[in-house]
Amino acid sequence: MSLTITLRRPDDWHLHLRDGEVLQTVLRYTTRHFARAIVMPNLKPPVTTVQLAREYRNRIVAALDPEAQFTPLMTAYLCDQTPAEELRRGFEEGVFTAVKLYPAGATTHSEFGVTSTAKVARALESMQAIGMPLLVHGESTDPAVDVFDREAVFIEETLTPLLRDFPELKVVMEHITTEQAAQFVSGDGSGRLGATITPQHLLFNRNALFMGGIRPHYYCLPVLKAERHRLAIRRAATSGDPRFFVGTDSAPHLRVLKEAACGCAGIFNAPSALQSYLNVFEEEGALDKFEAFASVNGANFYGLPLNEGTITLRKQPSEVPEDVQLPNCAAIHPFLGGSTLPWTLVDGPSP
Ligand SMILES: NC(=O)N[C@@H](CC(=O)O)C(=O)O
Ligand SMILES: [Zn+2]
Ligand SMILES: [Zn+2]
Repeated sequence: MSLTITLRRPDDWHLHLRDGEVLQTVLRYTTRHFARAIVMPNLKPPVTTVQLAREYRNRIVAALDPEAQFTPLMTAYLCDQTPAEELRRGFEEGVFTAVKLYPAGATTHSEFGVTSTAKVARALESMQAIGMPLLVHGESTDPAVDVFDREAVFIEETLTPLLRDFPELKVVMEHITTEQAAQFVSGDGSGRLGATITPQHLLFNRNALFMGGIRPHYYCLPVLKAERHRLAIRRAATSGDPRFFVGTDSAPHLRVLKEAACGCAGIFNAPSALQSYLNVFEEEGALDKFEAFASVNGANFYGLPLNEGTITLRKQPSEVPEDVQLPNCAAIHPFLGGSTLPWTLVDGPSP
């Protein structure tokens, strides 16, 4: 009898579902494993208002398979001009769970993002007062900063002053990738700072981008880092520290848009994310810490109840599809597509 592990249903605290046919195609890969997800607002145009978020949530719910048990948790895309009142109203009406801060130009569809913390100070004050979390893509946008240093520079130049100026604001550093970020979060004594970690940053270092040629399907932002950083975030994820939790950053882009002269940043990892995380915890001898990372820490950070159901995975190989097809014949290549994972989902809500 092979090893099995049963855990409380997990949540994904950082997810891109996109819209239209892509949404219809990718949603089931998340709902198969995860009970809830923090849905990122970087659509085109971005989800900046309560009305847009309500409509987007309705489209997600309409795209669910009838038997899926899944709750999308919506976020507001913060712009320099976003009225504090719009965020507060969305939070109080149960539409917005959190606010997403993209430094303008830092990543995919971030062009309407924030140009300086000062511009959004009133919004942040109001969020601090009502306990509404701020989720940050933490990378410097200074073009003079080396691409591998952008997270560390953001921590020094932007995040540290922001946390000082808003001492009660709940903040999640999304998709951390560096030793500096792991240390910054675990060294924080204020109890209002958390961090998500993706499967790709736990599994690969930056060499993966150049294995015998350029590998666009390993390209995401923040970009993969050197081995010492990968080891640091593996230690953080598997440490049992409640400030670290799952956030897959599953970010689908069409294959043709990634395999291009200027390929998009983002990795579609929803089909393999949970098994990938589990594999990391097994390799680190930390299976006993897995449920906290996947199913407890994030909910506690957000002040949400833990999920009731369970899922079971077995130590048994499973294939990741080479491609996921859209109705119009376009394809999305999933993370680890065409390879075999050591774990298989054996019991959970059907996809
Ligand atoms: N992670 C990525 O490389 N891309 C994300 C945006 C983001 O999370 O920064 C996307 O929307 O494609
Ligand atoms: Zn990001
Ligand atoms: Zn993301």
